[in-house]
Amino acid sequence: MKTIKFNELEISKEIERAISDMGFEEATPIQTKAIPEILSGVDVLGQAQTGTGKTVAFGIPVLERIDTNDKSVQTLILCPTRELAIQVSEEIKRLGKYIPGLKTLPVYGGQPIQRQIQALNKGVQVVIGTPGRVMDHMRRKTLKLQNLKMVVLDEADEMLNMGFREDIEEILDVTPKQRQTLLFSATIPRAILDITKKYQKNAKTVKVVHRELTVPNIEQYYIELKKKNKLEILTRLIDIHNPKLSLIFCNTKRMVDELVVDLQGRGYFADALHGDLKQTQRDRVMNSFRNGNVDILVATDVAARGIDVDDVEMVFNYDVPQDEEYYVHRIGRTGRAGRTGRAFTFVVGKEIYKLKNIQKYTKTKISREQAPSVNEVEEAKADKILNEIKEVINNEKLSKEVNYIEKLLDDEYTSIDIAAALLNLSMGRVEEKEDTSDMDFGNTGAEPGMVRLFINIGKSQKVRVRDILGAIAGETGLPGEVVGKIDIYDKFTFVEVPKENGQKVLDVMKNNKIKGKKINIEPANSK
Ligand SMILES: Nc1ncnc2c1ncn2[C@@H]1O[C@H](COP(=O)(O)OP(=O)(O)OP(=O)(O)O)[C@@H](O)[C@H]1O
Ligand SMILES: [Mg+2]
Repeated sequence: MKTIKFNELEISKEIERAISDMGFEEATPIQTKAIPEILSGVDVLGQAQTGTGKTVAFGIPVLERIDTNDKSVQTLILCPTRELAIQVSEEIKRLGKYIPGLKTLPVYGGQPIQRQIQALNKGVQVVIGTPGRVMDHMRRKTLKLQNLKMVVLDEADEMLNMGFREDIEEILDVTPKQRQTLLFSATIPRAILDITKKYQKNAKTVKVVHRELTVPNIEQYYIELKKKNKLEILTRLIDIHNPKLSLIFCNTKRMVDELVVDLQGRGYFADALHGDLKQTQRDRVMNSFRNGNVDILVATDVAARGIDVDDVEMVFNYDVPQDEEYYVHRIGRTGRAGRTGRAFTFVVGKEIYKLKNIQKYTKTKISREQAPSVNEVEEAKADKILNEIKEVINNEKLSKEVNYIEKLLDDEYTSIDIAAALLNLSMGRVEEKEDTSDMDFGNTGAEPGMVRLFINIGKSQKVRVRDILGAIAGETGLPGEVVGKIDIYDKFTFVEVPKENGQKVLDVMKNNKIKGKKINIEPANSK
């Protein structure tokens, strides 16, 4: 489809300037089609693939219609999850940053309501919220919607799936009849058409049509495996592909928690996102993931919709999603805004039938892949080092090193022998470096001044907490209370010790035998 430049659209100078700050030049197809329609005032049902800029497609016209002299709420944007409400609110803020007097506010559960009420009282024109919290404000009369000009339902189908139908209808019922109503999603199931009929006026469907529901720049694979091998295969894939960020979806909160513990136990930098966590914890995890402090996010479907994090290079379906639509949204967390991505789905036994249904629904090919072997992991590691070697050869002065090597050559070794031995050493050293690094352990979530040392204990081993702490105290000579605390999360995962004692404790714990059981200790950021 032919796209256009933003300056060919009828948009204000302030927004144009913000868009150029955001680095966008061409409008995406959904933006090219939807923006003029929405600006003309009609109701729109918008569908386009994941990561193709639907937020800006409704964000620009929303802002164009705000009268900043009027301090009442003029647009309400509803999103299914808290994280998405925050993200959409940020994007709207970026778009509106040069509009004087514009006030926007995200409202969602888990955040102190009083703070939101204060902000609302000061006058806000665009509210971005989850249905539950918006209802709450409506009942308290802290959110008044009688001057509303526009309502946007982002991920409308998901809000229906989540049982928000009644809330949404109640909200729409109190808004002025002449409002403009917009619905957006990458998937539009039949149930949406009811809402459309009831709450939109002659809705114009704006679709960017493709045969496939998923974007072509995501390579899609599935691997058939036994359930008990999932963790091992997952870590091999991560080691081989070495993604900047990856997102792993499980079907239950429990599985998410278990997998995070297992990954952390193996020294990966993983954290969990699901609905049972406190909001402060959810915010902390999302922020760590966005800034790369946590590079593996393990989540339930709360993270499947709309979430936009730049460097997500891989998505794993640790469990096959229950629903075909979820597959589309889950894998759509990668390959956004034209980037490339990879998606792997783990398939156990009869789940292969579910996968066939997903393929039929998405009209894409999901290629079968063999589970990678240990050899492949090693090869990937060697490749990485060989590439680094090439870089060094091309970019560094090596005359000193050449002198040393020549000495060995005189001793009748060939240069191939020497290179192979060096590779062997450096592959070994990679492991060593990964195991100890320096004292910067990364510290997901450790208290200030503390470091976390992860403990790998086989499931069948029965090691008691106080045995571990006692043994550490005995071996290091540190008083018991100074050693720190051990955290149990399903099973033992880590001890948290004061930073200054970290190295000492680590040295003792490595290969230490506690009550005859060998316990493996790994620092948190090894990978
Ligand atoms: N015109 C553009 N040019 C380049 N990047 C863009 C453009 N418009 C939006 N983006 C960026 O593309 C990314 C994806 O946009 P967005 O989150 O709106 O996708 P979406 O279509 O809503 O996807 P999903 O269905 O997953 O919610 C964002 O990082 C956004 O900033
Ligand atoms: Mg979106």
